This record gives sequence, structure tokens and C-alpha cells, in this order.
Amino acid sequence: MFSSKLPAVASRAFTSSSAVKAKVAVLGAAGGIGQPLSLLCKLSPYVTELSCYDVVGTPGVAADISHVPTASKTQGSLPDPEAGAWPTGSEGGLKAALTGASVVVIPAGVPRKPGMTRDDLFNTNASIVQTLVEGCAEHCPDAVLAIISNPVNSTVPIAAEVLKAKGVFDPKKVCGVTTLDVCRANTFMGEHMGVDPSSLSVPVIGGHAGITILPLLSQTGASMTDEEREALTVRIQFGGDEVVQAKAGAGSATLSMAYAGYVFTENVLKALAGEKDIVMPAYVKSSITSAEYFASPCRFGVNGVEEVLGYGELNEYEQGWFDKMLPELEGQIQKGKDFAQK
Ligand SMILES: NC(=O)C1=CN([C@@H]2O[C@H](COP(=O)(O)OP(=O)(O)OC[C@H]3O[C@@H](n4cnc5c(N)ncnc54)[C@H](O)[C@@H]3O)[C@@H](O)[C@H]2O)C=CC1
Ligand SMILES: O=C([O-])CC(=O)C(=O)O
Repeated sequence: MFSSKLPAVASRAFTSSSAVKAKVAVLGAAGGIGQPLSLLCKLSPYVTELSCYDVVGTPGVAADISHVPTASKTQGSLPDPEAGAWPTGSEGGLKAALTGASVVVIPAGVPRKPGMTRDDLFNTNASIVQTLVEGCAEHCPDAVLAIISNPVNSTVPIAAEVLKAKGVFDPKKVCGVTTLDVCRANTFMGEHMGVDPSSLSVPVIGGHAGITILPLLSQTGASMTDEEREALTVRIQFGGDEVVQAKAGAGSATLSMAYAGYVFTENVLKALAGEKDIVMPAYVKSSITSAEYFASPCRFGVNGVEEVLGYGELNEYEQGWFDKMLPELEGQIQKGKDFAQK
């Protein structure tokens, strides 16, 4: 359904050089996702400047990452421009972190503990995303925003409303990152089919929480019993809970999410640099269903999301989940809009 296979990164270490200059800012860069994501961005030949921003720890994270021998420059800053920054003596603050960024990746905010839903994070993370996106509106209004902070189903509409209020909303440039759902779908289907998961690209549509995550397993052509289909579908929908429970109070997926965030970011950079046929899923403003924001394969280009693609045929089983999903997704979208508009 979508053509961007998820790439390996190991071969990237120690390579360098990219023709196009691209600054990537990671907001929340000292966190569980932010640190490995920043490291992977440092390895990417598509990143020429890496900006690590967080409320704590970023001078240290940036100093550490800056010793990795790739061609990009690394900068680390805290909210207070007068507080220490990396390199020592460089300008700190959100303005310095964002100015000139082509892509801003946002994994800032609190993660889940066992027993919580992603929506339980709303009260804390909604205002974090709102504040950071206000900064983006001011300092890098043309950047593509890749929002990781949960609940993605609501934080993306919040980001859009903030940008609209500032008069700089471009629907091509505001994305929720749902790549981890595809990573999980490929991994679990690879195990089921007995094939290398990196050869698969299972379409996953909808949103990024529980039953709003809908893998379209029928489009893989794999044979499975009704019980296998149900087990695989539910495992993909609740893959995040599997990690939250295994981490037993120490947070949620960080390493697999860092990989997924890197894949998303690098593909956006490739498209911004003019590479053709970059198609990958994203949770974006959409008119292909009644939900105002919806995750489906998108074609990326020099302006961001050039085209929101359809998702093909659903079988009866998938249609059942789809019908259950839409009201829940629409409610979470409205919750984000109401928060931002009040
Ligand atoms: N979209 C997805 O597929 C996934 C989303 N997530 C979400 O990503 C978020 C981050 O998760 P983790 O990295 O595990 O959490 P974490 O707690 O390890 O890191 C979050 C970081 O955000 C920073 N932060 C908090 N407020 C900030 C602000 N105003 N400005 C800048 N930085 C700020 C914290 O200081 C911390 O370093 C959570 O909301 C989590 O639910 C996690 C996994 C997958
Ligand atoms: O489950 C969580 O809270 C984190 C997340 O979004 C995921 O792993 O998909």
C-alpha cells in the first residue's frame, strides 16, 4: 500500500555528506525517546544541524552526541537563554533551538504508567505541546512538525489550532507520527508469516490509541484463521500497552519509538530535498473520512504532505473496527480543539 520500506540505520554510522542543508530540532531531547532519537538523527546524512531542546539536560546530551563523528553540527539549549547551552557560549532558549529548522520533532511530555490510557496524559501534555507549537509558529513557521507527544489523536489538533490562531497553519506541515504502529504491524506480521519484517509494509490507519489504530491485515494477502486475525489486530492496537506493562512503571516505548521517529524524520527530509515517491503513513488533516484528522498513507514532497492517499478496500472484519473507531477518534479530536480554542 505504501512504498517506503522502513530502513536499517547501522550502515549509516560513519557516513556523512548531504547536498541539502537541513536543521532538525528535537523538543524533549533529554527524554527516553529524545536521547536515542537525537543520536539517530546525528547518524543521518540528511541532517546537517541537530538542535536538542528540553527543560533539563540538553547541554549534556548535545555535548555527548556531538562527539559522534558525522558531518552535522549539534547544539543543545534550555528554555532560559541565559542558562548553559552547548557549545558553551552558544545562544540558548527556544528561539535559538527553532530558528532555521526544517523539521521539528516533538517527543516532549510525560509517558504512561500501567493502568493509564494515552488520554490520561492529556492534562499534562496538551499545554506542553501548545507552548512548544506557539514557539514554532513564531520562530520556524515553515517547518514540518512531527508530533510524538501523546495523546497524538488530540495533540495534533491542538497544534493545528495554535498555528491557525497565529495565522500560519499549513495542513501539509503538521503530522502526528504513527510510524511505530507500522513498525509493530510489520514485526508481528513478519513473525506470523515467517518472513523478514523489513520486507513488509502493512497499512495501519485511523489514529494512535487503542481501537483507533486499525491495521489492514487483509491487504498483506497473508492467510490466517479468525482467531489469529483477532489476536494480531488487537496486539498491534495495544502494542504500546505491552511495553508499558513490561516497563512496569518506568515509562513506555522509547527505543522502538526513537527508531520510528528517525524513520519518519529522515523520510520527510528526503522529500523536502526533492526525492520522489516518499510515501508513508501520518496522522494529518484529512478529508478521506468524516474525521478531521486521520492517519493514512501520505505522499510527501518538497512542501510536506503533498497528497493524503486512500487506504484501499476494507474487509467486513476491518469495517467493523472502522465503524467503532470513528466516533472515538472524532471525540479525541474535538477534545484537542476545545482545549486549544478556550
Ligand atoms: N507517537 C507515538 O507513537 C509514541 C508517543 N510517545 C509519547 O512520547 C512522549 C515522551 O515519551 P518519553 O520520551 O518516554 O518521556 P520522558 O519523560 O522520558 O521524556 C520526555 C521529555 O520531555 C521533556 N519535557 C517536558 N516538558 C517539556 C517542555 N515544556 N519543553 C521541552 N521538553 C519538555 C522532559 O524534560 C523529558 O526529558 C510521551 O507523551 C509518550 O506518551 C511514546 C511512544 C510512542
Ligand atoms: O503506549 C504508549 O503510551 C506510548 C505509545 O504511544 C506507543 O508505544 O505506541
